[in-house]
Amino acid sequence: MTEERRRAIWAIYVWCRRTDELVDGPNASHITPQALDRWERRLEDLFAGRPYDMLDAALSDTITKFPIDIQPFKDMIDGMRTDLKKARYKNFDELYMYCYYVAGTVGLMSVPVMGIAPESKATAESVYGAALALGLANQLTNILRDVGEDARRGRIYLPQDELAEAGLSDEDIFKGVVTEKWRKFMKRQIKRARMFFEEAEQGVTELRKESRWPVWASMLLYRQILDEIEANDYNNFTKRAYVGKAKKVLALPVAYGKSLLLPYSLRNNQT
Ligand SMILES: CC(C)=CCC/C(C)=C/CC/C(C)=C/CC/C(C)=C/[C@@H]1[C@@H](COP(=O)(O)OP(=O)(O)O)[C@]1(C)CC/C=C(\C)CC/C=C(\C)CCC=C(C)C
Ligand SMILES: Nc1ncnc2c1ncn2[C@@H]1O[C@H](COP(=O)(O)OP(=O)(O)OP(=O)(O)O)[C@@H](O)[C@H]1O
Ligand SMILES: [Mn+2]
Repeated sequence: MTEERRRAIWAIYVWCRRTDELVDGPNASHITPQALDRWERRLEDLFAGRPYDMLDAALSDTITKFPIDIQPFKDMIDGMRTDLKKARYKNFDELYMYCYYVAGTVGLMSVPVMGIAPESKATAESVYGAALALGLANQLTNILRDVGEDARRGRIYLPQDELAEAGLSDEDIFKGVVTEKWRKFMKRQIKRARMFFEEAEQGVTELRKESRWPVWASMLLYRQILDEIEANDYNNFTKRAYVGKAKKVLALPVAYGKSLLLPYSLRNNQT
């Protein structure tokens, strides 16, 4: 990425990380909805050019350089409000909405900075749709990676109806034993997460050339967490699936190669 875009993504990342740490970090246990309301007012101030501290100021500077809307940031805070009070998800529709708020929003924040390639023939909404899909794919992967960790905090981010269909209950999750039922359930969840990664792929080719490599790299790295869960024989209760350094390094040239692909909308097999 260009220096200016890199700094912009860092500013967005820092704001997202601080937002996530509010409900996920060391002092998460005594975060109240009022604290999130205060955080939202700080967001409105920094968007109005009145940043609270240096890190907020970085985002204030970023929004003067790129056409970034405040809505995805407000939506992420809403996602954190949900996270404070909701510990079960009835079905995939409910889980989808949660993933939109905490992670799909990151995609929407990032596209104005990445920029859409001038030569792209894709519609803006199709590129934003792909960014949304990447955020969803990342969050679904994150959920599958952290089943044990989240259960120990009393949270289950898996669709209750699909667990019941697979003959599984919350108790099975708290017990944390890998059974055939669990493997079958996890295969279905991993398949769906991969579907969202595939949906995002076309959109990455429509971004500005200099923005594609980091997005491909990020996608390939995160997506490999799913392979690691399979390699761990679906034991995401006591083993944290992660991509080892060697595989991460190997993903970089592969991502670079993908960043040279012609934008999907310019391929002659397009109807
Ligand atoms: C190049 C690139 C990927 C730029 C985006 C970087 C960025 C702004 C990331 C912010 C991520 C973040 C901290 C979000 C806060 C909420 C949260 C924690 C989301 C979860 C991320 C991973 O967190 P972690 O693994 O640390 O989880 P724990 O806190 O440890 O539980 C998420 C899983 C989602 C992150 C979502 C993305 C990175 C989406 C990126 C999408 C794009 C850059 C869109 C690209 C455009 C197209 C057209 C595909
Ligand atoms: N491509 C990515 N996009 C967004 N977040 C990512 C990506 N890759 C890793 N992360 C997040 O960054 C954090 C560090 O990732 P990493 O895989 O290095 O963690 P780890 O489990 O400690 O593995 P390692 O031992 O390789 O450091 C994790 O919370 C992970 O979810
Ligand atoms: Mn987190």
